[in-house]
Amino acid sequence: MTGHFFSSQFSELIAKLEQLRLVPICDPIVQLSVEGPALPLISWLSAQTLYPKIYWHGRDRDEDIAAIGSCKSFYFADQVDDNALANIYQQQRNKTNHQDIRYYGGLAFDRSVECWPEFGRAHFILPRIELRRNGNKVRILVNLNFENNDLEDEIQAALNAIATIQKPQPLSPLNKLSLISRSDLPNYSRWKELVEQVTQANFIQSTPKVVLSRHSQIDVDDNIDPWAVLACWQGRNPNSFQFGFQFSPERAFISCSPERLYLRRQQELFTEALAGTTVRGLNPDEDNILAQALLDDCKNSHENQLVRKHIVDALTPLSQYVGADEQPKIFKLNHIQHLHRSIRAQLNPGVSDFELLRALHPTPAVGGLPRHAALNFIRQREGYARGWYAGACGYLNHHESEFSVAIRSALIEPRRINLFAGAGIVAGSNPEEEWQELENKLATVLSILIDF
Ligand SMILES: C=C(O[C@H]1C=CC=C(C(=O)O)[C@@H]1O)C(=O)O
Ligand SMILES: [Mg+2]
Repeated sequence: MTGHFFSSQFSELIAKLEQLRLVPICDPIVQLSVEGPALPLISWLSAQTLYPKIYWHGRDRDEDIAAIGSCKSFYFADQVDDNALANIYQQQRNKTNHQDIRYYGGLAFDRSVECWPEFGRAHFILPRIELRRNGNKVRILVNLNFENNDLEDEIQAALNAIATIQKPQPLSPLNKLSLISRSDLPNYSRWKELVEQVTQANFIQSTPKVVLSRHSQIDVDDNIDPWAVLACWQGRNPNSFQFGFQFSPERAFISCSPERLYLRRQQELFTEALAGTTVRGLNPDEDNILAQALLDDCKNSHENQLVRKHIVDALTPLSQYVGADEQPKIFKLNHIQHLHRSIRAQLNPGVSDFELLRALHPTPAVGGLPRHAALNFIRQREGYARGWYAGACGYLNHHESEFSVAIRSALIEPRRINLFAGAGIVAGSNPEEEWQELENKLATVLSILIDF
């Protein structure tokens, strides 16, 4: 064990682990919890050596978590249907009555196509060790899985994980990287063709919206700590979800996404339509003029309205009540502002997270309408596999589950940064303006990473 930072917490945890040897264990999944020291969780996570590493900070929440290691993982490299996922999760949930247990992970944007190695089409983790901060209180949680594992082996595995814990270090300073090359897929001329195809009268009549996106592969002169990038990004857009998944040292997916897929508290559901974009002004007056122009703009209103309608329609059969803002509000980020409508629902008894994921993901804020036709277009023409970009990332828990839509995200690899941005193409979309919208969506993260 390194240093004395956690020493009293460690002794307490080790004592609790020892006690497990003495009492009969009733549940296959056991969670131990001790109070921990207040510390910056991203810095702590960056210093750790055990994978996977997971960070999650819900939007507008005074809670964040950092997790390392895995005591059970659900990884789907190949196609997996929603019913299978729902059954697996239901069985898993029945293995313990413990209310605090969370499975962190994500679903790829499109589970019918090949996805990034390690991330898979769906991947959820019951972490070995989780630091959960709520206000200024931190708890250290340790999970054990006795289902198919020998008692002694599992206790030893937990002790080994605890022994790897490193003290938090200050995050490495973010030196700006020098750009070696950048390639965009699709490039502008292909983008123009695609936007023209989608906006053709015949096509748009049956497929009123397709969210087209672009993968920008950026080669740089040095490696960069994804956790230092996420910490900085978080500072620029505090009113976002901030999260990261790193299953191996080679690859980390980080996101600072404004968009909630849903928050479920028991049977109460909170979701939203976030679509329609303009830039921020250079001063408050200009900013308000831009916001008003966004509210008044037909193309952007239509983009948002389609998302609202689809979500309300998708939730109606699952709910006793669905309510949505009639008028959009403005949601401001560092470089851009969006149209936003809140949507609430009271779910029918027994509606599960996987029914919600199936109903909501991908929403027409990242896929399109009708879903099937839009996804087909994207699959066949966009020219790259989105992986977890625009996927659903978050956590599952008995009482409360929350997912964000993984836009404004980056896949960080050695000397390479992969950035993603999409824009809703509807009647009235102009290829050049939509291309500029992609740039605007990348402005914050690019300004953190690259020295222009
Ligand atoms: C698909 C993305 O943004 C979506 C969310 C908000 C606004 C959007 C828009 O105005 O086009 C997009 O629907 C992205 O940032 O990659
Ligand atoms: Mg747009």
